[in-house]
Amino acid sequence: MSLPKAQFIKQIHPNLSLQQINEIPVIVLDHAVGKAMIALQGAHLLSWQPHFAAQDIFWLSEIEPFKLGAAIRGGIPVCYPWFKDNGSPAHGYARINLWQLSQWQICDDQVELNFTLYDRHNLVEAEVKMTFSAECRLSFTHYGEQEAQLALHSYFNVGDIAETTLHGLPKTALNTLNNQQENVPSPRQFDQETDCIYSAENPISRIEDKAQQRTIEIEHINASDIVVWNPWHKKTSSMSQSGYQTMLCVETSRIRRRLVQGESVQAIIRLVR
Ligand SMILES: O=P(O)(O)OC[C@H]1O[C@H](O)[C@H](O)[C@@H](O)[C@@H]1O
Repeated sequence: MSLPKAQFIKQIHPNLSLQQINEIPVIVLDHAVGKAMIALQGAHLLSWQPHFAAQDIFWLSEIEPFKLGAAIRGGIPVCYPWFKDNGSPAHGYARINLWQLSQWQICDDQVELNFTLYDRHNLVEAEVKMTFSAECRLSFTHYGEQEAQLALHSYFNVGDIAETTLHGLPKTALNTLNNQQENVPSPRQFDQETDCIYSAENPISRIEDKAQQRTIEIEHINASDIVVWNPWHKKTSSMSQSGYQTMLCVETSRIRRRLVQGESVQAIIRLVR
């Protein structure tokens, strides 16, 4: 997967720069631990490639137009303060609003970047802390007054969805395509459109990617739900007809148990081989 071309704007630190992809400002990390790109719209991690990895951990649509105010297809969109059409715009406004890089800390073996979303009173509404080392930790904190939903809507890069197996999920899930609680196989493979909400009772999911000979592990901390999504042939904005073949969304979520003020949720993402 080749990353979109970015235009250099400003150096923040020898390992950190501000760049621009079409209309979207992005923070670019180039460090011994690996390379990452984060859009300030949405505090949206677009790409993370640890130094030892042959491929990016995340899938990013090769036809993404990078327009301000439009959700970006790939990486980790932060869906907040609601999921899906529980409000408008779909999946909340956090993913289409500009966040601020409020703090950074760069050491030899770890980089920490903090992004903050402010409300119309200039009060902090949410914070995303990203830590890059051999693994990537994304920690979300909800500071708003109202209860909120969240999905860290991670698009993982797989060599071939037909040769991908997802391990660690329960054997029942809410199939949102027909709104039925169903028995589903676990481990699970994919050969059609899939949109399921699982209970996050087991905090570890593993994506076994046979084509790229690697396994991605996702640790879901303080999640209530895990969403698994692949649109298959269903027409999806900013996704090519073949896009579904190399991605799988496994989303660390708080849908059925809402977040209260001050609560945090984490996704820890690592390659296990
Ligand atoms: O197209 P988006 O608004 O980015 O949503 C993409 C997908 O997100 C989640 O995975 C939902 O479960 C799906 O129903 C939805 O289609």
